[in-house]
Order: sequence, then structure tokens, then C-alpha cells
Amino acid sequence: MDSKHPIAARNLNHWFGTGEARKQALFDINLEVELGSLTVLVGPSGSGKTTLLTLLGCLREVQDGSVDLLGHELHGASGALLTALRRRLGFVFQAHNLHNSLTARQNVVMGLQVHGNLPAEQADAAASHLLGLVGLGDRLDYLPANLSGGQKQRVAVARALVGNPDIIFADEPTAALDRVTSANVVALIKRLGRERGTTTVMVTHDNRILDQADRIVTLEEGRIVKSIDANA
Ligand SMILES: Nc1ncnc2c1ncn2[C@@H]1O[C@H](COP(=O)(O)OP(=O)(O)OP(=O)(O)O)[C@@H](O)[C@H]1O
Repeated sequence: MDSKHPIAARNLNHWFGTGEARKQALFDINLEVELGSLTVLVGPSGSGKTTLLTLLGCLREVQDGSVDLLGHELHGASGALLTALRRRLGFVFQAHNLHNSLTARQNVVMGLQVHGNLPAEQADAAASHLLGLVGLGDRLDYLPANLSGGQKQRVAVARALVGNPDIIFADEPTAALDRVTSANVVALIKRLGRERGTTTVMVTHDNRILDQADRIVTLEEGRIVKSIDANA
């Protein structure tokens, strides 16, 4: 891999549908993401942000062009390689996909299980620690049904981060969070970037996050129309 860029997309195009209904959603996307940085994708509804995020995150098949992720080409990659790469990624999407029969802590522990078998005590401790960091230290044993939307979102954030991923992909992760919690989540992501070189790519319209971003990439009608390096 180009060690400075855990993600590099080149001449990336993407289409949905077939025949008459076939419609191009992304046009000639070129993007390099710096190691340990926070990159934010913005743009109007339907501009292709989620499509791009899911392509970079191995959640959608690359049809045309190239994505180099952690030193591996995703275009034409085998299922086994994609599975191995996904284990190195953390995802926060709006549909939290929490398990309703598991407590907050057990849900976060699930985020560790793809990484092999940590002793249960250590896994519990890591999950409790992360839940404490997102302000849910007093809700460890609550079921999702007894948590608010914002609290469930925080559980999803903790689950994405607990496995110490190389890259975090997040779609509006702070949408349902209050100001303080949102700031905490962003501070945590920034700290992971500094201390562990964790790279984050996030779709968001949250101004509090835009202020903290290293790069802001604007999409319009499937094209990158602006890319601002906030540190330049
Ligand atoms: N599964 C799909 N099948 C067909 N078309 C799709 C599919 N997913 C997205 N699209 C289309 O691709 C384009 C980009 O959608 P995408 O969800 O990436 O936009 P977005 O910028 O994330 O929007 P939003 O901010 O509303 O979430 C849109 O025109 C959308 O209708």
C-alpha cells in the first residue's frame, strides 16, 4: 500500500439498475485519504455520498475504476479478501442493526468477535470502557428497546470502535446526538486518528464535525465538485 493513503479511489464510476432503468450514480471519482485523517463527505440528497462510502467500505461491488483499500485492489477482489478487509473496518450506519435481545454491552462485545476470541472478561472490559467514553457507562446492561434513538446510536459507535479498526466508515453518526455527545464522539475519533492512525470517512451535515474535519469533499450529482484540505 501507499503507506500514507489507506484509501485511494481512481476513475471510479458506479451505476444502479439495468437496461432502460440503468442510471449512473458516480462519475470519475478520484480521492486519496490520508492516514489518520477525518474526511467528511457532504452534498445534496442523492448526490452519491452513501454510494461512495459503501464502495470504499467493501459493502458494494466495484464495477468500474479502482479502489485501493489498505493496499488491496477492491475491483475484482475475491469474497475471501473482502471479508478479511471488512474485519479491519468499523461501520456506523443509521440503521443501527443492534441485536434487540442483547444488552448494550453485549452488542458492543459483538464488535470484537470478528477479531477472534478475546477472553470474555477482557471483551466485557473493553466494551464497558468504550460505552463509558460515549457516555453510556450507566446503561451497560440496558436492552436497545429501553434506550433512546441517540443512545442506540452511541452503542453503534462504541461497537464500531471497540475492535480498533484501521478505518471507520460512518453515515451521519451524530444525527440523533445532542451537542455534548456529538462533540465527544468526534473528539474520540480525532484521538484515535492521532494515537492509533485510525482513518475515518464520514457522511455528515453536522457543522460541529465539519469544523473538525481534515478534508471536506463535496459531491454533486455523482461528481466530486470540491475537495478542501482544512489543514493546508
Ligand atoms: N440501491 C439503489 N438502487 C437504485 N438507485 C440507487 C440505489 N441507491 C442509490 N441509488 C441512487 O443513486 C444516487 C445516489 O444515492 P446515494 O444514496 O448515494 O445519495 P446520498 O448523497 O447518500 O443521498 P442522501 O443524502 O439522501 O442519503 C441517487 O440518485 C439514488 O436514487
